[in-house]
Amino acid sequence: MNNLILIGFMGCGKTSVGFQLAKRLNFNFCDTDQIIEEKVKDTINHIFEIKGEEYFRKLETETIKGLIGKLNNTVLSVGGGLPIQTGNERLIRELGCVVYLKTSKDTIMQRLSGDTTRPLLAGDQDKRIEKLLSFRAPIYEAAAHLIVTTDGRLIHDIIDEIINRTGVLL
Ligand SMILES: Nc1ncnc2c1ncn2[C@@H]1O[C@H](COP(=O)(O)OP(=O)(O)OP(=O)(O)O)[C@@H](O)[C@H]1O
Ligand SMILES: O=C(O)C1=C[C@@H](O)[C@@H](O)[C@H](O)C1
Ligand SMILES: [Mg+2]
Repeated sequence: MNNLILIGFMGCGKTSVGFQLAKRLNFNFCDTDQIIEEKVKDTINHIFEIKGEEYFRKLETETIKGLIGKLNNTVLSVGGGLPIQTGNERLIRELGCVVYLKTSKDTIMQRLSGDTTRPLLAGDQDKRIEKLLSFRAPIYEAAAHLIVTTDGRLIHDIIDEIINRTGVLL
């Protein structure tokens, strides 16, 4: 098994870093949000709106369970809330080396300003990010084999650190 699993808060860069990291390593890339959208042929926003968060969390757990034993040479980026559900942190650690893209509230706010594709941040985005991030940050840290900070850093620099520290090319 040779997989990298990217976790972290919305806007930390899991999808953008993951896609480019996979290209650089000549690995496959997948993203649980994209797998779910393809599977149910709907957007995350619309799934939340019509079926609610609990239903979406079940889809996430089903998706991650379905990947066990099936991934190799893959960078997998997982939805921001997936590692928060009890039991999922064990499943992602089974899949590969878990990398937490640690990002401050201020950076997340800058990156997601004006973005309406994240249903959990609708309304007072600032307060929601603060509350969710302070609850989730210790869970991300505990789930991770490796923590890489992303504030003020270019994507290629983050990718270099992940490659150097995981020794994934060796
Ligand atoms: N290191 C970075 N420097 C500057 N901008 C970045 C960086 N990483 C990501 N971004 C930008 O931040 C935004 C959010 O990134 P991305 O969609 O990759 O986050 P995510 O972790 O996948 O979020 P989600 O959990 O909601 O899927 C994008 O516009 C992306 O281009
Ligand atoms: O942090 C979260 O709970 C979420 C993050 C996104 O990746 C999506 O999975 C969805 O918008 C929920
Ligand atoms: Mg993403």
